[in-house]
Amino acid sequence: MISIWKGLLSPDGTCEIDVCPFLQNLTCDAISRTAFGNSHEEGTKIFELLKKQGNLVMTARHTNNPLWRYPEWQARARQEVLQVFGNQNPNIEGLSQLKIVTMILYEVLRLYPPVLYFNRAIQKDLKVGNLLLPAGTKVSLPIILIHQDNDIWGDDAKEFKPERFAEGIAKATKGQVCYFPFGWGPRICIGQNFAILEAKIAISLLLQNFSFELSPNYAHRPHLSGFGRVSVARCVAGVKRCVLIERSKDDFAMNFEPFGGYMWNFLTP
Ligand code: HEM
Repeated sequence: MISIWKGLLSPDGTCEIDVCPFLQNLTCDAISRTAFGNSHEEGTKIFELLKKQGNLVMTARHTNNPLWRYPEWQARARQEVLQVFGNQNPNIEGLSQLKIVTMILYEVLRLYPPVLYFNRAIQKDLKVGNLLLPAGTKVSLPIILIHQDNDIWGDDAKEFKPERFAEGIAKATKGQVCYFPFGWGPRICIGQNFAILEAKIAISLLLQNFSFELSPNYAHRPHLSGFGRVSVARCVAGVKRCVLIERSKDDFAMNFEPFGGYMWNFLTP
């Protein structure tokens, strides 16, 4: 990717590109090689189909703009990367010393968790606080809503502020379970260290080779994907303190806050 980008530079050493497809290919390639021993190119068809499927369920738009602070954090991250690695390839010891890069990654995963929510089915009747969840109930944990909740993160919850994580996740969350981009408990993501390591390597290499600025043509419009319209409408309306529970085919909603209000269900439109 780096050599392709270098080939695209004009004589003044700059170029305008959409980095997104390249970065998507990079992550697909990393997992293809690691898990299956082949390149992304060979799996292109499958990845294209997955992308198409993702786009089909894409429904809503989201309009906060945290990117105005990127340049500042980009410079800080580059300084750190150059201090740790110089112009050498990243190595495993150095990667664990990258504090600024880690803070940025945590903040990106807070604002833009790739997994928006996950579901659980209650196996046995369960009491949580004042709430009785009968066996068979399905509940969803809306990672994205919890990650952007003003009551937890403050009025600047939607702003990009990696400094929140300056003293680690436990300090940023005040010990509460309110930051879980990789899930939680026994089924926590098995790929989380892989993903963080991969991102740190990619970011380090990119910062060693390029500097980035937003194109004047860029409009910040990240969208939620994988949500049905009804859920998105609820999300936009800010109905987060609502427990929506689906039992078999009957959907019903209850408005109460025993959980701190964070159960949220995915209802099909
Ligand atoms: C930024 C990247 C990633 C994020 C945000 C992420 C997030 C998650 C989340 C939230 C879950 C829990 C789902 C649930 O509890 O229902 C999960 C599970 C899982 N993830 Fe990841 N993941 C990432 C990367 C990866 C990678 C790179 C791999 C493989 C190398 C991977 C493999 C898995 C597997 C196998 C599970 C299921 C674990 C189980 O159910 O026991 N993930 N991931």
